[in-house]
Amino acid sequence: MKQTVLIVDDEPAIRELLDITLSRMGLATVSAASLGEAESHLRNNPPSLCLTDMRLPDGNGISLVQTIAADFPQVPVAMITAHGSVETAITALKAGAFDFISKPIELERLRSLVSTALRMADAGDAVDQQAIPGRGQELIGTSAVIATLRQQALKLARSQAPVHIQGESGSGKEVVARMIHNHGPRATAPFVAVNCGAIPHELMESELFGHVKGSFTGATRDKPGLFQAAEGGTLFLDEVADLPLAMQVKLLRAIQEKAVRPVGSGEEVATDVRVLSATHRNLAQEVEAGRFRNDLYYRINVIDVHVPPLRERLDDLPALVERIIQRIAGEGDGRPRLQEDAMAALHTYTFPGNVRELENILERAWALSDGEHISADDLQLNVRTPAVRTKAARDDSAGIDYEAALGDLEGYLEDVERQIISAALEQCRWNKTATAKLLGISFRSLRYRLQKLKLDE
Ligand SMILES: Nc1ncnc2c1ncn2[C@@H]1O[C@H](COP(=O)(O)OP(=O)(O)OP(=O)(O)O)[C@@H](O)[C@H]1O
Repeated sequence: MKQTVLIVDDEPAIRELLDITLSRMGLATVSAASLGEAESHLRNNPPSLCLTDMRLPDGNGISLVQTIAADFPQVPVAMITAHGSVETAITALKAGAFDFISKPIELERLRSLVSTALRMADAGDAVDQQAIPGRGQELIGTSAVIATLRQQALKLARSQAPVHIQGESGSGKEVVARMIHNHGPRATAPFVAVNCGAIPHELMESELFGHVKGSFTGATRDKPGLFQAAEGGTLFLDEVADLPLAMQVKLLRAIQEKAVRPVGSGEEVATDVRVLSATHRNLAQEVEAGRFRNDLYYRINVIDVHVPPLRERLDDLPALVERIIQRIAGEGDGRPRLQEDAMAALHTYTFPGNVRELENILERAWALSDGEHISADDLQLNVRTPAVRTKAARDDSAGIDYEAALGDLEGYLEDVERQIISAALEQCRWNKTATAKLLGISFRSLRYRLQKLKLDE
């Protein structure tokens, strides 16, 4: 049987355009010119997809989106917005629309939106998405917050809205992003993750948008960027707050226009990519401080998700420990067990590096253990916590060696810097992202210092 699309618009010309395009795609259509008519169609014969205009004679499209989200959650709904009205698009996405399309309607974009929506409806029709046992189990944890986060991610998987994920380093932001991708209609297309803080500024534009042969020294052939690599799928911009302002403008344009211009090319290339982003910072504060563009903030932060730090959900420890040990020790019989004192010790630890740190602690403990049991000693948690370290450092300040600094202040300061960075690295089990956070510097700055101090070998 043909899938049906409900078209809600009071302009006959738009209804006709949509009807012709969708019929050519082999779909059946029904039209409604008002909210009332749309609601009665929905109740009598729920469609596979609904496309609605914003302004209708008896109300606005947002209320239709809300009704569908509440009463017909299996029906994806997309909003048709006036040209350039980003505000409406964002309101619609927040209200539960899975996507939007602006007027004048580009047929290519309409077709891609409809195909994505129908893939989603297919998956939803077959079974109740959230009832499948094991769904979302890649996000390990038994705490209430993780259960809520899992539900939220499964729900967001059914939308095309940009999602911003905030959380401390190593807390699982990328795991959440992958889950949103894996459970949505883009699951069979690529998931491309990029750490915005790790790309040198001068290469950033070409990395993201690609370049054409001869556009700069070394560009010996055309190279597609990460947007193109993620075509049809998801681009995950990790540490998005580290993007320089000039790149933020270009990213905003790419998201808004759904097109990118490779470096050195005169032409834009259309892209169909869902953008997810993350940062360990508070993005609103970055906007206030003038380091992040307000317009980009609204565009990527349509829906925000917070991943709490591990120390606020220690209930997750047993499940995480089990999964991590299973991974590092393999499936065989030789899997070590965590002794009670070790589990108790983990419950008192603050995990500045979150789940990634837990993985590193367990990997090291496994190597140190007798292979059968992991004891509290094997965990080596007795490294001082940041609070203690700061205080100790303060006490030591009385002991600054003035004499040693004479004649070589730079060398002396480098020694101090080397000691502090080495201690922080050790505390974070050599995780550079966590170390940078602990020291309150950017990942780039840490990398620069490691090179300068020859600590990166
Ligand atoms: N809830 C979880 N279940 C299973 N594994 C997890 C979970 N949270 C984090 N991890 C694991 O911890 C490590 C760090 O997670 P992830 O990369 O998602 O963190 P992040 O917040 O994106 O970190 P960063 O900000 O440093 O990029 C990964 O190996 C990931 O698989």
